[in-house]
Amino acid sequence: MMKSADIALENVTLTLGENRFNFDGIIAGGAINAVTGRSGSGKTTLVNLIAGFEAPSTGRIIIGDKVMNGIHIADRPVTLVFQDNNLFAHLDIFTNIGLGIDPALKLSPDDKARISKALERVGLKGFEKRKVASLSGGERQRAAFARALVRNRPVLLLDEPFAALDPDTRAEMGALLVELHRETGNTVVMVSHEPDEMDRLADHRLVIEHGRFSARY
Ligand SMILES: Nc1ncnc2c1ncn2[C@@H]1O[C@H](COP(=O)(O)OP(=O)(O)OP(=O)(O)O)[C@@H](O)[C@H]1O
Repeated sequence: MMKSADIALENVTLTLGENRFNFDGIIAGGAINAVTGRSGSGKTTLVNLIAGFEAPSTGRIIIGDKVMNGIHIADRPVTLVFQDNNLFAHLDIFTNIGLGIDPALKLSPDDKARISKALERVGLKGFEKRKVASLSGGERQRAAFARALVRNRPVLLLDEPFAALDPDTRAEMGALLVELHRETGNTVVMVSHEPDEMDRLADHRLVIEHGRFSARY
């Protein structure tokens, strides 16, 4: 089991257009944290700051015991699953997941075995050569989870990952998320609009209002 990594946001500020953000607080390590708040409140911006797609104007972001400011996206201890699942549509599933291990696709036999195992794990055994474009929404989300699995980073960021899925698939993916979380003890930050889903999956809730944390429980 990997070490649980708290995510500390120390007076992190950022301005995007007319919107000012100021995040100050700790996201619990080794737990599933649901991030909620009205549309436009800053949920995706928070995820982008942690991932490194946005840089704070002031303040520090610390994951575990490492300051993330100035650290490139690829070198942060995070992996992401988004609603549109950021897979390359024209590439096959195996290649997409391989890119999660090494962007240059220099894969060892052990890496290849891990990819096959991850695919089996998410119910996509035999899908190696299928192009992403030919998969259903649920299958793509499974593939995105398989990639998160092989990357095995201490922090998993999910931005409304199940939004496009039907209720059954959604429930299945939620269960898979919890299973993977229990195995690895990773820190999960999940943006969700679904109160039932948060009750079922999350250990903590983090509410954002107007670019700030307004409640944590
Ligand atoms: N690059 C940008 N330039 C200007 N404004 C931006 C930029 N990125 C985000 N915003 C604005 O910042 C606010 C917060 O956006 P964000 O995507 O974080 O909200 P959200 O809580 O994730 O919303 P939703 O639930 O609708 O996805 C929004 O008003 C958005 O339009």
